[in-house]
Amino acid sequence: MENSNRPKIANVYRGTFIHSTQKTALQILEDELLGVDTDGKIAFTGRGTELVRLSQTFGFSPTEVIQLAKHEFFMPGLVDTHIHACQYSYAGTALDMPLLQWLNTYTFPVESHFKDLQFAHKVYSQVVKRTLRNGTTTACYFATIHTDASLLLGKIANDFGQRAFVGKVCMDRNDSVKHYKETNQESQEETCRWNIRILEKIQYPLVRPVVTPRFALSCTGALLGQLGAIAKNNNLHIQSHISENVEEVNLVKKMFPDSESYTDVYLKHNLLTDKTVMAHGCYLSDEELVLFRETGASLAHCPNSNISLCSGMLNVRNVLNHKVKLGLGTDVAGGYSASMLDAVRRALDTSKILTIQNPEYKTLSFEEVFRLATLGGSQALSLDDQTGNFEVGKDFDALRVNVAAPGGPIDLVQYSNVPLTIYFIFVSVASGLTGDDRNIAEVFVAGKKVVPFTEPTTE
Ligand SMILES: Nc1nc2[nH]cnc2c(=O)[nH]1
Ligand SMILES: [Zn+2]
Repeated sequence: MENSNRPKIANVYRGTFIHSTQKTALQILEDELLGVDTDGKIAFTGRGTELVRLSQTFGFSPTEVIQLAKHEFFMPGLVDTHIHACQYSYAGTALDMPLLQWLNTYTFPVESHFKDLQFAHKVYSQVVKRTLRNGTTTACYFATIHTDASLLLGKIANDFGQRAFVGKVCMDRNDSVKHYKETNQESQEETCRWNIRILEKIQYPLVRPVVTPRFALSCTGALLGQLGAIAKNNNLHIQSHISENVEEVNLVKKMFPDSESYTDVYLKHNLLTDKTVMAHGCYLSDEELVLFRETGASLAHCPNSNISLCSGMLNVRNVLNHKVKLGLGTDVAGGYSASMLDAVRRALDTSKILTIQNPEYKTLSFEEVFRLATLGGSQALSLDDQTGNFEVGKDFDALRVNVAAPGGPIDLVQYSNVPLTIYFIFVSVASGLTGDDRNIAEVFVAGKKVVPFTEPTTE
């Protein structure tokens, strides 16, 4: 390779790497080398035994290689495809009502406070820091209807180094909380102002705007159409909610009598594209899943929220069989946990409950859910050319996991008759179920170490 074309290597890591590919739900690479260039991209991967050759080809010194300990491994960063940053302020409380009553009683009153930029700054700093510590390297956020507070969320995600989609919420229908809605014109104008301001911020390279109609019940058909046009004209991502709860689905039918289904409401308004991610989808019919597949739109499976609000259970196997792109989401605060490891566990639990109800239902494996939380999420957000696994050319978004973190939640038990490597792999994989943020020693986004935090941080 010519020196002039050679990427400049910033860091080389050696040890165990675990990730998913299109073909393999969980690939475990032992004694692997991975080089990250100065742009934060994966420049090469190879076997540990190829160290000398790779060091000559890529121009680094073998003595600079960072060696993982035997109880450590790298995995791709977790992708949260659906989280309400503003609702972090009451996460873990107020889960005693079904969706529509919950929105009116708790959610809209809380969200209306985000007009106050000081309050917004506090909550948004907390949620970005917490999710980063939990290993979320990419988050797809709902903010509130307030443009300036939503911009602040973009700035905070950028400052802490998290890859983020940020949506200023649009809603021109809401009779429950005074002042917590916009006129149709305000919603359109503010969405445009929001998109332009975020896109102008070239100093926010990791943050992108996402057009965010809250859900069909919060928007007039006119607003849905206008937002569809804004997304189309500017080639933007779109996020919303769909078919989460039976009462909601019935109301949508009543409110949009000309549409054949909930999915058709969004389709008719140009809101179903290959850059759309819709949360939930518990009650989608097979015909609707076909529309998702045909348009390239994706689903965010949010199992904690679906259970906590008694909304429903997504039949993930059916979604996968329809080849619809699928990621996992925490859906804070409908979901009480801001950890994607919790989303992994709840996705498995939901799948097992479906099997209990119907033994013919093929339970999801841990490996499949691991893929949904990483590569699947990046596909759902149409970011899989940039992140999601350890393929050369992608950004190095990664978690350095220490299975034996001192004071952590995992007690390592050594069985003498099991070879160490097999045992290690078992514990590594199992740590997805028993581990927590204490096991996440370091977090990298685009090659940069973002956890532990480097700057002194204010709460
Ligand atoms: N879970 C959830 N569903 C919604 N549908 C519309 N808004 C919301 C929300 O904030 N959370
Ligand atoms: Zn939601």
